[in-house]
Amino acid sequence: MKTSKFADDSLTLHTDLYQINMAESYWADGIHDRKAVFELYFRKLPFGNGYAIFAGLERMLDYLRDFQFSESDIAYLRELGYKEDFLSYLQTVRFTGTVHSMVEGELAFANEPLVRVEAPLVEAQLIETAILNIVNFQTLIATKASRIKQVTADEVCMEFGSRRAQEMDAAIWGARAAIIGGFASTSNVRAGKLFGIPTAGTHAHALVQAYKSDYDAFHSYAKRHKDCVFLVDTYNTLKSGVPTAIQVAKELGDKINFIGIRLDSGDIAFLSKEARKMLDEAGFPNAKIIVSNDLDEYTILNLKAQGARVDIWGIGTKLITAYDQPALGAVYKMVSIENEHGKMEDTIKISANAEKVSTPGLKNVYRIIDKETGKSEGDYVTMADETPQNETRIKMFHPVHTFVSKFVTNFEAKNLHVKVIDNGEFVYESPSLFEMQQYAYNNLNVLWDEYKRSLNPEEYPVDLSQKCWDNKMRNIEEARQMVEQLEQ
Ligand SMILES: Nc1ncnc2c1ncn2[C@@H]1O[C@H](COP(=O)(O)OP(=O)(O)OP(=O)(O)O)[C@@H](O)[C@H]1O
Ligand SMILES: O=P(O)(O)OC[C@H]1O[C@H](OP(=O)(O)OP(=O)(O)O)[C@H](O)[C@@H]1O
Ligand SMILES: O=C(O)c1cccnc1
Repeated sequence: MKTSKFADDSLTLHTDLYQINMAESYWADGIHDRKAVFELYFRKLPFGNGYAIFAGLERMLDYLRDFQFSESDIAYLRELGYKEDFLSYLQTVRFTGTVHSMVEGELAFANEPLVRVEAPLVEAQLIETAILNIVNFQTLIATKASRIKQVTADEVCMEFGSRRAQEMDAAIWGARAAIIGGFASTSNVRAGKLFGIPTAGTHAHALVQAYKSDYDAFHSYAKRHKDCVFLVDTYNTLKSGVPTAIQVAKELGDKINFIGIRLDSGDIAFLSKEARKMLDEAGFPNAKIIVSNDLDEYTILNLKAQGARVDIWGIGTKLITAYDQPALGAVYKMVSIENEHGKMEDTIKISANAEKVSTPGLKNVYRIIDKETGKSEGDYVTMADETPQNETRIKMFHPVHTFVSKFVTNFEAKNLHVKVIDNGEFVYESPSLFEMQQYAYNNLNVLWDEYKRSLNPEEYPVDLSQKCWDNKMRNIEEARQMVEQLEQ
């Protein structure tokens, strides 16, 4: 088989150059093996949505399992000028840390740890770029897909985005994320092969153009394909496309499974209503109307308000490119590091913007679910040694506006982190993508509706425990004193 000029034998160099440069400093100073804790989180929900759907764990684990500089990686680093002693060391590096993570399909919110990495400093540092890359993209697309699903409700959504995705990797990993967010299928055949997800599709205008008539194209398609969806808008939707689809379906009867038609241009509300009438009158009340053409949650909501008669939505560009917000800004910050005496010390990143000040220390995050309503009261970030699941009453307060607080009783505290790697041992088995989808769906039932509306949702509380808050204040004060001493 022909090999691609761009095939690579490792993903380990999928990192920013500065990570390798920092790794070299750590190694040269002998601090590379100090234990460090990093957390991955975002500060703002994407699309103005009320929640995000966490995705990307399975690929992250795959990447970490294979984390090892290949010979060609080392040869390339040699070309860049790195010295032999450091290169020999890099050849020995593997991922040996412990990772806790949300599982895919978990609801995630701003300023809570999605992933927590405890590892020798050099390892935790080198993996930053790749794991942010994976989680940022897949979480973004799963969230966009979920937003779209919120408006399409029980109607089926098909993912059609490959041709418009930001290159090939984005097409397939985006297709995967779309399934987690609630989509039923992808048009990308490689995504189907790699992830075992359903592939589905219709046909393009080219087919009709090639046969020069709707009639010949539909007949020809039906010769080789039992399941038929005919694209009806190449010449004239209501005068040619729909009547011809009906004619061919009648002529072929049981020889085909006439699933329906696809509309891809014009006034979708009007055309879908007219097409529905024509299909019903012709005796095809079960024929589906599939639509596509630059759709997203806004156009779909609007089309529904106009009474569009659509059974299946085909969605490409605006989903796969996260058109209205092309990046999720998750960051990866150090929260604790071992000192020269072998003791863990918390670290903080100060910012003039209160919301950007990191929350130091090894932490957990819990979802506090009211036992009576079954609904979530908010997420609760604690220090790792706290056990809210054993408490009967907790105080939750806003991490910035601390005067906003509440006491909660009669709750279940669900730990949102699962240990996925234990000292280099991979201990987590990913469920299937449809299990992840179902998990996301079940999680959404725990949210009050006001957090789920696509426009101006209420802000879901992500609160700190008292201990976490006190620790943060202590760290801020220490940082302040350190700067003051420097100023003197
Ligand atoms: N009834 C409708 N209300 C609101 N938006 C609609 C309606 N019908 C279609 N749209 C959306 O309008 C957008 C633009 O459609 P437009 O009419 O420009 O393209 P088109 O008819 O597909 O033309 P072309 O033949 O060039 O593809 C698309 O995003 C489409 O989904
Ligand atoms: O509109 P999107 O949400 O991005 O969905 C994918 C689009 O890709 C196809 O169009 P294209 O014009 O590329 O090819 P076609 O000839 O099959 O219509 C398809 O008809 C959809 O309109
Ligand atoms: O199968 C389809 O109808 C399809 C696939 C990709 C893009 N647009 C449509």
